[in-house]
Amino acid sequence: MSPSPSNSNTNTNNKTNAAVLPLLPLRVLFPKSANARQRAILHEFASKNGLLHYSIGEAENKSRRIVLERPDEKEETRSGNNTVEIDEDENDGTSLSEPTDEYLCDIVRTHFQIDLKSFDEYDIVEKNDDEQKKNNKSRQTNASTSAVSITTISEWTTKTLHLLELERVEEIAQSLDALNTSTSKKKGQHKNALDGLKIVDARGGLLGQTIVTLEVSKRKMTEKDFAPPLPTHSFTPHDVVRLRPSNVKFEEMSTSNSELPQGVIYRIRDSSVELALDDVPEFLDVSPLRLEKLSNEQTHKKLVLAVQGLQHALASGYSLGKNILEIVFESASPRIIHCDNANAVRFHPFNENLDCSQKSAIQLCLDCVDVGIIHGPPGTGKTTAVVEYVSQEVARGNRVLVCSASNVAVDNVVERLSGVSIFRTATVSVDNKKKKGRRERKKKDLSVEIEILAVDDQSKTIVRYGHPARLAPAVLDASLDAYILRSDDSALAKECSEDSKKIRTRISKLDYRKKEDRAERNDLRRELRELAKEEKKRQKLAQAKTLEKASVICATLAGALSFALKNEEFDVVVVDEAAQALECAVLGVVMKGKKLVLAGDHLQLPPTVLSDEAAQKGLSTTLFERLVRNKRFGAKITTMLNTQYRMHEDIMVWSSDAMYDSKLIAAESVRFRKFEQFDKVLTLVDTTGEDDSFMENVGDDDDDSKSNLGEAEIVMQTIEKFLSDAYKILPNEIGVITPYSGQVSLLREMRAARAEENALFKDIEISTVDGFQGREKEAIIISTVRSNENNEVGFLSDARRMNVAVTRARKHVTLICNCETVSKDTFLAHLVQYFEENGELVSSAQLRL
Ligand SMILES: Nc1ncnc2c1ncn2[C@@H]1O[C@H](COP(=O)(O)OP(=O)(O)OP(=O)(O)O)[C@@H](O)[C@H]1O
Repeated sequence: MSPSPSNSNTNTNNKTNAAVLPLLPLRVLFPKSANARQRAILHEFASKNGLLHYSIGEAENKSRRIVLERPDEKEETRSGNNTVEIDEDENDGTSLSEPTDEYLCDIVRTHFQIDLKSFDEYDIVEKNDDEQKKNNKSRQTNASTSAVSITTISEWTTKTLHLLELERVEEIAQSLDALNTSTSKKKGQHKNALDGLKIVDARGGLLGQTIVTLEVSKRKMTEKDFAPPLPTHSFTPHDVVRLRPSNVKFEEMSTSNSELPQGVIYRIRDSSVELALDDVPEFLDVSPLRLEKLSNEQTHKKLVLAVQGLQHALASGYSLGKNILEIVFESASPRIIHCDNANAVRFHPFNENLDCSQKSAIQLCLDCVDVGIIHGPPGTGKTTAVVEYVSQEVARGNRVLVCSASNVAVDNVVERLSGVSIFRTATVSVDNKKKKGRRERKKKDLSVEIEILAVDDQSKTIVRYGHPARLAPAVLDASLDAYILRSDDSALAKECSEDSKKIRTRISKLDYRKKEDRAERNDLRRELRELAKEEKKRQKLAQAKTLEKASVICATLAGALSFALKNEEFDVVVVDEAAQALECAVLGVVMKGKKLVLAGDHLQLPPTVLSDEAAQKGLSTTLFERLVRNKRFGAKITTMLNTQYRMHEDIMVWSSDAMYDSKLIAAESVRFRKFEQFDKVLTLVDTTGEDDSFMENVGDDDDDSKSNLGEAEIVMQTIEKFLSDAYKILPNEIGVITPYSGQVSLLREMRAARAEENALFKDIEISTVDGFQGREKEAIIISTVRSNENNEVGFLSDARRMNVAVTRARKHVTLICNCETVSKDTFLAHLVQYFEENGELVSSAQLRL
């Protein structure tokens, strides 16, 4: 983005000149000579006051400057009108000198009419040049800049409740949008609704749930054997949905809405969707059916309650997690066990393959009394470290809550924990002499030299809490429902339920006109009430006993905030993938434990926030990032894992240099991991100079619906090449990633068409970057989509997004882009340059030959 020309309102150096500027919208370009500290403070000030803030220009040639913007209240657009450009020579006539803090305060006061009294209110240390350069390299979004902002808990609570409300309104708006779409409009399709479906299968077996499979109903009998692909949609597994007949409008069904089957998406394939429902729907044979996404009010309510609970907890005398909150809001410092040989590893690992950085990270987390952090760049074995850490805590007799934002991540931990010996068989203590006094010592003395494994004789249990449809089949056995079903109390509850059924049948046969029948009915009803009470009691008991016995409870963050876990207390709360979790959700579970351990990577994608305004104002800023970047103690409580086990060194080096201060190393086992068929691990396909109309990205500016037909064709050609006899790459080894959902839809349609000729195409996975986070493939093809005359790159320039896309690959990356367009962004220019220097350069024209 280039600075807009200044208008007449540029004379800001005169303090008396308080001309009232047009109120909305307003865009102020601050002096280029403002230093890093001043820019950071302005970012933070803007974030706190609801102003848009970003930087423009190049850091290298010192033309970088910060821009603060008051958007149009109605439109929320960056209209760029009323631009005020503060020229350098207005800074007391000394063009090259840094502006004074007072001068910048004046600019803020004059133009935004908000009183920024002094820059000293902000505890931000000026970065030196080197650090600044690195920062520019590993550039973050505005949210990252606001991550340094520390407020009081009451300010934070007020702000967060407001942001959660914005998010709720946006979620409802999107879901209503789907519900109100007329069934005939645009072939009945909408992102949040799928129409024209029919039930092709209904089966039981998921802990009492019914799994219903829906496909697009075929119109012509002549159509091929397989079902047509589902139209474009935004459904993902675990969404809460409602099913209803298509040809009845929503408004007309209002009387029976509550009876429409609601359930959870169990699985989604290209041409089918599976739902988990409590019961078999009545309209099993009706077609067409419509599936609608519902907003998840429950989660919102839980988050609001959690946020409100925090303030209360801090105000009260004692509450679990208070020590952690005080650190988060900076009224206390984190405590770490002091040990003479602090760097030595003082635990006996269950996993003998841990590398040095993993062991150090685990040791530090064991030593941290309040908060510990494991920073795990892609493929560095973050979850491996989490699993070992949890096992170590359990071995010390501690009870652990393990959470993550997503079900997949929780299941991953459960599966891996189940393989650790302590959870399978009884384990013997390492040092019996010291075992007895361990608890006593721990209370009094934080400088214990050697940690001791104090292991009970009983085997430890892991309980996975969550809706069965949201759990991976491999962990169903560990689910709370499965434990309950296996328990004696549950068997008794079932007997009660069966007896009740018999009694109801008997009641229905009684003739209430007969006196003796009436008397019997009254007796039977009394019995029914007793049975219902007993059934409930048994169910509750079964649940309580299961939870009580559990050494580790695993749940999503939303699950952990559920009523069922309300009274559960833990020694440690561990949050995996914490850099993708909403800060308020993490702080909610903090109140359940004495200690918090976070694992994640703030240099990969942040949590998804639907409301742009809420995201802009800080809802997508994570606690993980806030703590890692804390200048006072962030480094003390954080260990970064530095050895990656996923990708060839050539893929890793770009990410390491761009994002991780060149600190990553490739494990020997993966360092030279490549396809022998390729000369190079990296390929750059440059579309610059191709037919503009074919290669231009199309789609709205303000969303992710962009697509690029030309690039999509190149993706198909590349897949064809990989699958050919010359390369013989398996389809499930190939992943296609693109930042835009519009391009995903286009690519999926093209894949379906190609699959008719070559069935291998069916198994090629195509997804957005967000959809691929946490996953990996042998070969990754990236379609960047952006190609336009204005050289606009949009949200492609978020360093974290490209970091995730590239680091999904183990052996090969093909990057398809218009080098001219994307190179206008400094960060992407480095990426292109890296591929040029270290990979094979192919022009799209060459590829067609
Ligand atoms: N010390 C180790 N020695 C050998 N292999 C390891 C080691 N640690 C992790 N791995 C392997 O590296 C891979 C990635 O591990 P893990 O899933 O724990 O990483 P992660 O950091 O959580 O991954 P992601 O980047 O997807 O979040 C796994 O295949 C794991 O077995």
